[in-house]
Amino acid sequence: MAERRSKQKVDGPRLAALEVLKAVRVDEAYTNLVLPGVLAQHGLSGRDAAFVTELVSGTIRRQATYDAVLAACIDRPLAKVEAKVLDALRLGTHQLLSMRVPAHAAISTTVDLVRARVGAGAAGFANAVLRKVSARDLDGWVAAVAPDPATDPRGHAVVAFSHPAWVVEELARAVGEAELPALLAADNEPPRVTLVARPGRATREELPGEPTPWSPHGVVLEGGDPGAVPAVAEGRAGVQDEGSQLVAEVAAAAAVEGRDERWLDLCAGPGGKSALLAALAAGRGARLVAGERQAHRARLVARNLRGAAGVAGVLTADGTRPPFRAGTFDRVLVDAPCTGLGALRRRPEARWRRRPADLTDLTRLQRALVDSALDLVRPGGAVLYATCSPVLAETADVVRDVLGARDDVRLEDASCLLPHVPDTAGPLEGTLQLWPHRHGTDAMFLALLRRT
Ligand SMILES: C[S@@+](CC[C@H](N)C(=O)[O-])C[C@H]1O[C@@H](n2cnc3c(N)ncnc32)[C@H](O)[C@@H]1O
Repeated sequence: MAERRSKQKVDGPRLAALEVLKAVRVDEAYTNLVLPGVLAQHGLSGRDAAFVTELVSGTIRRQATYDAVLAACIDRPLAKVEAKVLDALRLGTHQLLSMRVPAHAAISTTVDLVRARVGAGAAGFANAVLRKVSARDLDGWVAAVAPDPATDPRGHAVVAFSHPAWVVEELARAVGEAELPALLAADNEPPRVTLVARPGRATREELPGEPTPWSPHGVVLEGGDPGAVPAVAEGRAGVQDEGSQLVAEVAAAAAVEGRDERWLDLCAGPGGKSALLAALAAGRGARLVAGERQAHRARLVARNLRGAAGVAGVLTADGTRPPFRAGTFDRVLVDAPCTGLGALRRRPEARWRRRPADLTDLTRLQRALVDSALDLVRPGGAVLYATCSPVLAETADVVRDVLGARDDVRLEDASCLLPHVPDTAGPLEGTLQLWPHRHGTDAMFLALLRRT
């Protein structure tokens, strides 16, 4: 009876958030994939769904900060705290320090959650810990628990901005010390939802929201469910970061000498850029082939391209061993698999999952894919190499290595293709780098290569 009463007191959105955290921790689930199912299971939509999304995403993004705070409030190592209880404490801490939830509500709902899920003793412990957390605001806690920025700037950044040390180091090398805090802070902001109107199929005027500042095809959604927008439901528009829209735009805008009919997206899954590229191709009498190594992702590409003109085919293929003759295409996009460290805003758990060792395999694959694209494009054609990572090993180093290994390729100036976007200079002359803190986009890198 007592058990049933305590369960009745549990707040639905917070219980859903706790379940998502568990799935991310135990099953290595991706937040964005597991959320919709959990929300549906709990019958949550609208404001409740938005609350759970922010609660979960913010808690995961800021985990290093919150763990430092919790460590200061608990007199045993966090590793000795039961995982379920620690998840609940992190959720409570996020509400107390970063959401506009009144302290009494943040504490009492978390305590109820722990009582229902673990027991009365753990609930008392959670109550005591969260009362201590509520004694300071976020800035006050960072000042109290983060290393001194004057003597240990990296250690400070790890705690203050909640990024692993190696990620802070890589981002510092890419963006420079002066802008590093702004970039790390931007990674912790929930991204705005942007929509793309696929040219010839939708106009951005028919989409709800303000026009995006840089992409001619986008709007920033004011709120609500993007899937409820008719053009999105019909596949004439889609959800797409503005930086990704610009990648497709540049891939289509690069000059090619002579014929311009055969376009290839070598790493197309799940098909966001393919859908925009196909629409742009159709408007110019060209047709796009979309390739993707993983069959299930190739199916997503096919779904994204359903009803689109300008599509020559979707195929499951390893881009390093493509089923095409050399020189088949006039322009090729290589939107390569990468660490994704430029898209941390929208992938809350990514910063904790990636390892420095991932760079070895990824950069080898990136080189092989660019090399393959350069074989597939005819002389005079263009290859656009793009990553959603600004890490130099994946950007400048890959381009430099490819240029050093071949004598039939030239790096071209891509800045003239985005003349209206300020401060886009990339790490090699002529390359472009977009940034969340400067442009409000994912940190996309672009290098335009010409086959000679
Ligand atoms: C950054 S994602 C592409 C995103 C996509 N362009 C979009 O905008 O929706 C990279 C894709 O490359 C795929 N991939 C990985 N290795 C590949 C290979 N050897 N050949 C082709 N695709 C590959 C991955 O499965 C992943 O879907």
